[in-house]
Amino acid sequence: MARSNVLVTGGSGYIGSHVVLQLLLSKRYNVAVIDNSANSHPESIKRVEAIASEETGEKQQVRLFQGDLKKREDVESIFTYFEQNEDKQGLNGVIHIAALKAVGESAEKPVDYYLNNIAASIQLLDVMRQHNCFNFVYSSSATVYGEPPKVPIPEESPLQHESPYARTKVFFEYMLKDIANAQPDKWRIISLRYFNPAGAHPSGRIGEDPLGKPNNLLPLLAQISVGRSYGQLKVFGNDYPTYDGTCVRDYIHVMDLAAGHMNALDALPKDDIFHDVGPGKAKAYNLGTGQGQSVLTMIESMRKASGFDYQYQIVDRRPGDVPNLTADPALAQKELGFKTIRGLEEIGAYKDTSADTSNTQRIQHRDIWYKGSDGASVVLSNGGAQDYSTGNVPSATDGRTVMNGLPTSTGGVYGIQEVGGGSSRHSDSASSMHRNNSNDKTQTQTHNTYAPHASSESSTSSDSNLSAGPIVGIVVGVLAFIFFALLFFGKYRRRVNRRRVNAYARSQGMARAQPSYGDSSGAGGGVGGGGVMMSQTAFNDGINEDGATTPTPLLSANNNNNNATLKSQHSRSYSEATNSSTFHHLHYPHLRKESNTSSLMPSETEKSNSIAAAPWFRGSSTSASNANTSDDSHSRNHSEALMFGMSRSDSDTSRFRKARNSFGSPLDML
Ligand SMILES: O=c1ccn([C@@H]2O[C@H](COP(=O)(O)OP(=O)(O)O[C@H]3O[C@H](CO)[C@@H](O)[C@H](O)[C@H]3O)[C@@H](O)[C@H]2O)c(=O)[nH]1
Repeated sequence: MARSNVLVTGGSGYIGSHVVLQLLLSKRYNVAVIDNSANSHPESIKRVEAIASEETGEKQQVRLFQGDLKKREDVESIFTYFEQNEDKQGLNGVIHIAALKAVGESAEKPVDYYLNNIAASIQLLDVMRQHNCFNFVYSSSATVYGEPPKVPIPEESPLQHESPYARTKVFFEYMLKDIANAQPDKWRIISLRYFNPAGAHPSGRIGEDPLGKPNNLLPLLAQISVGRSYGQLKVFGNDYPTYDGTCVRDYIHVMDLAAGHMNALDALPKDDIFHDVGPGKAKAYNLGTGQGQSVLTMIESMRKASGFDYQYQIVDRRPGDVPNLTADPALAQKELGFKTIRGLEEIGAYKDTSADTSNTQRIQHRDIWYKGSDGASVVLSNGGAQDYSTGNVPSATDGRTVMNGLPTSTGGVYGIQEVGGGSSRHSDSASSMHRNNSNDKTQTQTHNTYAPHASSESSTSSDSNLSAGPIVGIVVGVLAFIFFALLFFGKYRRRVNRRRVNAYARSQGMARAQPSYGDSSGAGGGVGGGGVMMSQTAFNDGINEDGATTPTPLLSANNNNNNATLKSQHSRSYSEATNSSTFHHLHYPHLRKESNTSSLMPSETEKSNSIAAAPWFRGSSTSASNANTSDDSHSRNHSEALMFGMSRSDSDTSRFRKARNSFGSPLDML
């Protein structure tokens, strides 16, 4: 049977990218993604394709649609595409992950939240029914439980909503029930209530690295451990009724969470799971481990993983926090076959003992470098910049420890961009979803646009000092000597310091913690965030070392001999594709300094070029090369903006409280 066609909204985001990866790995789905890149980056899809290709031994591609769920025509075009192309069977199902997700921000921008999380989502359902697609997996959240009366929390726990964000999740779950009840023979809907997603794919090539100071605990700990300073770590309250007084959460590895989506897709066709709901087929499941961990436990866990000696301060409770959110995952285990197989160790850190021996060669071969602001030549590499002048490229035995953050749901409803994916179709596996027929009417929706703000923060250092002696005369000569000696020494110290920091950051699989790169408005600075930008350009330019065009960035029939083959044929593309954690480079505030918001987002011209080049996707080899051209411009303009699951401000919870109070409890009316 043919593969099922599945659309993943927000598929480039933190959770979305891991879900897409799982779908590809199963080799049972043709995966389309709609994302607008506001909270994510299309680069993640390329990396997902690379990982999936390597792991399956077959080329795996995603059809990545640049679009905004708030624009009906964007959504329609994907459904239409699958009806008119590929196997013409249309889309079989949707995994809806895209949403805004920050509790604090939701109180400040409730319209945005309702527009994105509710209005756009309803519109998506409307387009689905118009196109006879009735299989739906929804990204919900443990936030729907508010402060639960019972822990571990079963699904029948009362739904409560303490913020506009929580309300969007609760409301939409109710809406899904109504919709399913109205057409019980058509819709099949599963809501997945995520607990606290954490960790990343073990390669470190995809993961979460929020923009600016993370609000969530784990990305904050990860970033602190590699030298990003956000002031003292604060533990919000130690007087909760928990085992050590700090809040307890159920941290679930994002790979396990992603696998839960596969379980849900597989369960959708099964009538028996819906036997106790109805008449419509809409049901919610917890995705958590069932194990609660306190804030202090997580700090200790990350201390062990990173070796970083966290200093923290106990401060007042954070408004809105509840003592304990731990899932009862029994229902998902029983009915979906869901299980978690990764624990705290995998969440906290990943020691990449398989750091492959071709690493050094690959990087040398790639030969992408630029001048740092201090004149040093730098080559980008796995997990850090290298001083190329020394030839000091990463050792093959360098274990990469990839620190990863977490948070919850979503990729970002605000947009996506770029275009990708080929058109290979396979017919070797079963389709788990079936289409229904219907002819419902559609409606149109207007919308706003939104662009994330680049944070701006600089860091400077000055280590050199000059001292003048009290004597004149011949002392002038001595002073001159001292001057130059100190100048040299200062520069040397800066370089040594930088290498030390870089070495540490590299060992964490994180970005270089190097203030000097982005400081320069020269080659190292600018929109590209320095070397990252140049490297992106290099490996996306489709030109190989011999000057020949490289039409397809990835391939990998055999992991064992890929390197040799690819180095000669696709070296740059492959280097990029296998270069772990380069995205981490892009999150250091100084790398954004030279950028502005518009540089983070595709220009209208770029968008239209992209669409014109290959209407929404790369469907053929001809259009692929065209699309590559436009993709490059996107990559260049976005490469410094890899905002995997960028979290928004959770601050100002008092305002959120106020909003909650004034808003009342709309669900009471339901
Ligand atoms: O600097 C910090 C940050 C967090 N915490 C604590 O760490 C715990 C976890 O906080 P965080 O990582 O922010 O996650 P949650 O508050 O549990 O919220 C996440 O998980 C929820 C589902 O469980 C989702 O609804 C939210 O959107 C998502 O942000 C809480 O007790 C916080 O008070 C600190 O002590 N210090």
